[in-house]
Amino acid sequence: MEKYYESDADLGDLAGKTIAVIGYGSQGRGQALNLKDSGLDVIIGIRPGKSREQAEKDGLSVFDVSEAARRADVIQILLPDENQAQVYKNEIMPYLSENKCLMFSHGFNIHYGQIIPPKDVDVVMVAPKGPGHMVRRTFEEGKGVPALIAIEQDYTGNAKKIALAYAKGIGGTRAVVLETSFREETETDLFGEQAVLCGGVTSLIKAGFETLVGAGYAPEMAYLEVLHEMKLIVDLIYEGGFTNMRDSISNTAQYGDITRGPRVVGKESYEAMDEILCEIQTGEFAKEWILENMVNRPVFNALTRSDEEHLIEEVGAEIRSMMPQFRKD
Ligand SMILES: NC(=O)C1=CN([C@@H]2O[C@H](COP(=O)(O)OP(=O)(O)OC[C@H]3O[C@@H](n4cnc5c(N)ncnc54)[C@H](O)[C@@H]3O)[C@@H](O)[C@H]2O)C=CC1
Ligand SMILES: CC(=O)[C@](C)(O)C(=O)O
Ligand SMILES: [Mg+2]
Ligand SMILES: [Mg+2]
Repeated sequence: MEKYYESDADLGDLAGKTIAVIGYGSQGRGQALNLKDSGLDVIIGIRPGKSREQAEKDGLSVFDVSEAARRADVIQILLPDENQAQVYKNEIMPYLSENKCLMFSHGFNIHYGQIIPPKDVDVVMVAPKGPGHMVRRTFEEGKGVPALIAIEQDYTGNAKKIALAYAKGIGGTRAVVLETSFREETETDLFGEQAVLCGGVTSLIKAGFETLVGAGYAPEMAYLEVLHEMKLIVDLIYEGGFTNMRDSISNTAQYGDITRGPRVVGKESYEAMDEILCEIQTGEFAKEWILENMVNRPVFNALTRSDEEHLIEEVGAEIRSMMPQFRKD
């Protein structure tokens, strides 16, 4: 697999080009501020609202989406996936003239055919493999979040250079940049966030918490055990894999880890993962998410509200308020 680092990318490939970051949320703010700090010409395309106010407060040049798209040579769409197709159609496509570059940080709308760009532009992806807030925080620490690049269309012959220069501008080449395809990024990202990183982890934590509390243990004990300490364990895995973590925990914990872990995440979980991946690959998940947004997200709202009201959130807020490191005074 091709790997790229700082020396493989040239910010000069974006010299004289205006980059419009459309959207100023988790990824938009992180990427735009990093690009600005990298000396690149970045503007923001955003509707009125809190994000726009934040972008103005951050000292960036802010425009309505259509004006930003008109001015830009590179248009990075960092809107919510579910909003991209409509904003693209009404406010970006009319200004997507020949030789411009359309960019994404997730392949959903291209891969599932919600956005079909004209043939005379470049279509690329630069996708940080991490939350937008961490894209900014690591950049400010002099480090970077790994990123993926993908080239869907290379009309100008410079698409990869532009993608690599952009990846460098947001700090990705400080870590590593790997090349993939829109399909592979889309399917692996959706699977990862659903089955492991977000869905899997929150469900595992909730199950552990409910088991302990249901058996009569104090919710505070359960919270510290299955949620608060999770970061400390995962940090060790992040730094050096399972081995590094196991070198740090007790032998008792390690024996429990390797013998009981597979009983918790066993055959049923593997079957569920296969089913979830299949729903992603067949487009079933994409269709469900698109339809959910067309009827104002009843399932999304109900399940989000239910978790917000979960005891673990109440207990967690109380415990975090007891710890100086979380106090914002
Ligand atoms: N959140 C993350 O850490 C990651 C996100 N991505 C991808 O990055 C893209 C952006 O995601 P996030 O940054 O999470 O989005 P977000 O929800 O944090 O921010 C979206 C931004 O778009 C603005 N916006 C929403 N609707 C708009 C409209 N109709 N017109 C103009 N502005 C509008 C919002 O005000 C906000 O500033 C998505 O494709 C996502 O899949 C990729 C990797 C990680
Ligand atoms: C942060 C990230 O990589 C996710 C989970 O894929 C996302 O926010 O879409
Ligand atoms: Mg992701
Ligand atoms: Mg994602």
